[in-house]
Amino acid sequence: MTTETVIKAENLDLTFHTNDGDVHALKDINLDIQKGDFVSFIGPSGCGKTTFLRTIASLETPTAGSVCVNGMSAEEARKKRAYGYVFQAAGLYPWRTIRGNIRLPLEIMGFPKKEQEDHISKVLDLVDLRGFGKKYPWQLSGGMQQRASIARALAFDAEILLMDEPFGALDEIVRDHLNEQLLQLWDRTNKTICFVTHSIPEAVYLSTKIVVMSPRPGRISDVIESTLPRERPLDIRDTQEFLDIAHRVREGLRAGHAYDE
Ligand SMILES: Nc1ncnc2c1ncn2[C@@H]1O[C@H](COP(=O)(O)OP(=O)(O)OP(=O)(O)O)[C@@H](O)[C@H]1O
Repeated sequence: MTTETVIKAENLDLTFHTNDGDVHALKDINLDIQKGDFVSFIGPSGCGKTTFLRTIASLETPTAGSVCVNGMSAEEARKKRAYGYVFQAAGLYPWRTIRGNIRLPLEIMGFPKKEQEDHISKVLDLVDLRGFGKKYPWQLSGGMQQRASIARALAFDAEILLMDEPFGALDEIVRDHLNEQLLQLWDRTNKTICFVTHSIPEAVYLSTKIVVMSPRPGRISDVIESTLPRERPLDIRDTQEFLDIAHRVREGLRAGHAYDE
């Protein structure tokens, strides 16, 4: 099988200059992400997960080193709409219906009307929200709102999906369900997904590659290639293989903390 690198970070360093002094958020980040990978970033609060995602999306500028997306600079890739971004909060506009919210990026990008409606119907199907397009966000549960926000990020068919702790605020049962749905969606669309999480089981369940980060300054302490099969029923979490990977993630997180002391 041939692999194609879609995101490449080389010697990436990022320092924020603030009134209280410098914050060294990312140090020496080197990472290759292949097309179709599902990559989770896990690490303690403040280790730079969001900053790294925002750098891939060209919302932050590295102090040194580079990030390439689809062979372009992150900035060029942003202009070409190479990715959809899903935030921790669904961030839907309350005065727009679900269809209206998903239509917004398509309007901004100047898609013809007919195409807009076709895209909206397609992504509503993908996230299992057919029939809810005319509802307003407040008429949907938190999990459904988060699915609508994923649909909005998918609407213009970007190949890369950047997701910053999209299910962090949801209860465990809803989160399990959304994890299953997200895996199915990934399998059907073959998108490349970068996913930030604090949850070890979530990272292990979803990912083909788990990037463990450690804080001050944010570095990669381990990259784990998952050996789990692509098809993953929820009860795979009870298998020894799953527990072994989770153990390695935990060890990576511990090692990062020890460095701190
Ligand atoms: N715009 C900014 N200006 C100054 N410092 C910042 C800025 N954004 C982030 N930081 C700092 O950079 C470090 C990394 O932050 P970041 O939000 O990327 O971490 P994180 O791993 O995503 O944390 P969390 O898990 O809590 O979301 C933190 O120390 C944070 O305070």
